[in-house]
Amino acid sequence: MGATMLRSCARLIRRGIALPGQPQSPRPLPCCYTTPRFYSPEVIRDYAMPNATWSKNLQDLYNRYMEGSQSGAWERIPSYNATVHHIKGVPPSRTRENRLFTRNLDQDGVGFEYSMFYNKAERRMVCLFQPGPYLEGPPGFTHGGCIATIIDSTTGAGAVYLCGSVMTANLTINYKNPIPLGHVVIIDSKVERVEGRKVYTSCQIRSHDDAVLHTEASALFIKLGP
Ligand SMILES: CCCCCCCCCCCC(=O)SCCNC(=O)CCNC(=O)[C@H](O)C(C)(C)COP(=O)(O)OP(=O)(O)OC[C@H]1O[C@@H](n2cnc3c(N)ncnc32)[C@H](O)[C@@H]1OP(=O)(O)O
Repeated sequence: MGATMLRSCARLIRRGIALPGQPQSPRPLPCCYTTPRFYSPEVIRDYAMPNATWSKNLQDLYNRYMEGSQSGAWERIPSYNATVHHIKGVPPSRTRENRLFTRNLDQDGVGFEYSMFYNKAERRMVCLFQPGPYLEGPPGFTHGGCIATIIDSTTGAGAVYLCGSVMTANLTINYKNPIPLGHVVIIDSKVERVEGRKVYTSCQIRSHDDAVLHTEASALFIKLGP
């Protein structure tokens, strides 16, 4: 067993996760359940910023969209680990134990690593996504449920930015080519039309170099009352 593998196993054991053939050890409560200061405003972190686990491809794409944001075409969307932090006026204490599904791991790079950019004129929300090793489905590839999650989050954020609060009513996905873990893909979503309370969106996932079409999807969101 290599040193890297040993370190990974030790980390899993420390986190209370059983290895194959080992009994599950009791896992301590995460600090978010016990440490109120985690939620105080001064430690709320924007997870959509680059970190050491970002590959060069992800960093390059991020830089390109940041350049686009200087011209005003694109707006970088901050991302926090609790939905409540996105909503002004809701006291965090009401939902202290809740975490956004896509930001629920304490370790960078192992789960959903992503950053979103919004283009208001084109009604587009783009997500630069690097799936980590804990998102495995088929060996070495991203789980289809994780792909559905990041599509829902991207198209949903686009609908929210255009229309305010929405809920997903329907999500239809065609998986065309698997997404290797660690590979950077671009989730490009668009609000196609709005009919009354219904917000129709479309979405494609392509490889970072545009060479591979991984996924196509459409989603219907329903606008909620105030
Ligand atoms: C910034 C980042 C922050 C962070 C933001 C991150 C974004 C995250 C996005 C994640 C979003 C989620 O995961 S949401 C979680 C998953 N979704 C859910 O749990 C939703 C469960 N379903 C519901 O709560 C409800 O069914 C609703 C809200 C969707 C709709 O109920 P309602 O409000 O009573 O509306 P209702 O009258 O039934 O329907 C309104 C109209 O929509 C049509 N309609 C309703 N459902 C459907 C449907 N599945 N397919 C076709 N059409 C439908 C109806 O025919 C009607 O048309 P007409 O008669 O008017 O023509």
